[in-house]
Amino acid sequence: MNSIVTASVIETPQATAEAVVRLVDVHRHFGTTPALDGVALTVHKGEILGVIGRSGAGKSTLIRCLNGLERLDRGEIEIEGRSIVGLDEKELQPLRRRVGMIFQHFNLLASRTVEENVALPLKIAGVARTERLRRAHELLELVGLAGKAKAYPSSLSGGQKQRVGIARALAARPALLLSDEATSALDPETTRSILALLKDINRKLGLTIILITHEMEVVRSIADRVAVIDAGRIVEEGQVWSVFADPKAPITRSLLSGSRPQLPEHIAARLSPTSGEEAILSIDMAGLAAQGAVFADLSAALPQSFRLVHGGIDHIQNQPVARFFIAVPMRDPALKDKVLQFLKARSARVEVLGYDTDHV
Ligand SMILES: Nc1ncnc2c1ncn2[C@@H]1O[C@H](COP(=O)(O)OP(=O)(O)OP(=O)(O)O)[C@@H](O)[C@H]1O
Repeated sequence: MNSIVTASVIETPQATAEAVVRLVDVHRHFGTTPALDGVALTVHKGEILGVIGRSGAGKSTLIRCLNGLERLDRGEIEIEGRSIVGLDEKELQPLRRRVGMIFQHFNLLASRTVEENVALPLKIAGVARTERLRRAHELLELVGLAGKAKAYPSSLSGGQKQRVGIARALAARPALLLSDEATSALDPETTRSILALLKDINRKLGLTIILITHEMEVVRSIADRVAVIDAGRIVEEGQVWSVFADPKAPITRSLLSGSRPQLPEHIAARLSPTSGEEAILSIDMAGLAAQGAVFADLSAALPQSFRLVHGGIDHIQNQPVARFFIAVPMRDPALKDKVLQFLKARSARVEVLGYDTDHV
């Protein structure tokens, strides 16, 4: 298969930054179930890594390993260059202060006010009351909840509760924020506002974030890089735009199906694998090739016209990523080969999906 994203269009600022998290050959099995099966991952300072997978893929086990809550069968995990493998509870305490965590169900204490919830990690760390309340107010300002310091969690909306969760996770100035399905319980609009807040904090504080999710839209909106996990293995990894443009693993394609144009079902249903009036082609392009002029050029280069069936151009991490479906008439079978040749020469990935037997 030709690759449509071989030319690196954008630089990765993280490439030279220090590693905040490093996993090497991490294994954790439960009986015969490989929850993590040789996971290797590096997350650099200031980077947002999305880890995506279906239910049971190993995401929670990964989070528990990063927190030191789960022992490894084999492998190495380093946070800020220090191994966390084999540490006892006492030795893990300073590590846990370097790792903030936000949860799907917020995990706030109902009997404590917002400011007390935010200050709690500092209380546990032995920080004096005046200092921890000062820090709590600073963080509530950062997350847009300055007026809610004395409120109780029960009086807050889901989005506000998650903002408190974020403020609490930042209280001890962690190097890493782990987000475990932090927006899964929120409506789409609130999800967008929480993701925008996380991105804002990432930029302002240079905070490294690992986002665990089962939703590609979450990854797409704020992650720099994505790692796809399936049956305990990282099956695909790369910059978000390049994985969206050219997903390789079947699981990645499946997870992306709601986020990329798909051939309309009524057309897919009537495709013949061998013959028909029109060949239906899928075309994936990224970067310069995806900017639109390619179809005008293709038209000009052909003796007969083709039909645009479906598709569009998206922009991910400021990169154009295009996916189109076209119908090429089969009266002259050489036409299809010309189209394939033309598009492949422009770094597009083209597949003949089948032949439309019933186009009117
Ligand atoms: N404590 C445990 N005992 C036995 N099996 C476990 C345990 N924890 C996880 N597993 C198994 O390991 C695999 C990975 O589970 P994990 O919870 O990490 O997946 P996940 O991707 O977080 O799923 P979900 O999105 O549903 O939370 C699953 O098959 C699960 O049943």
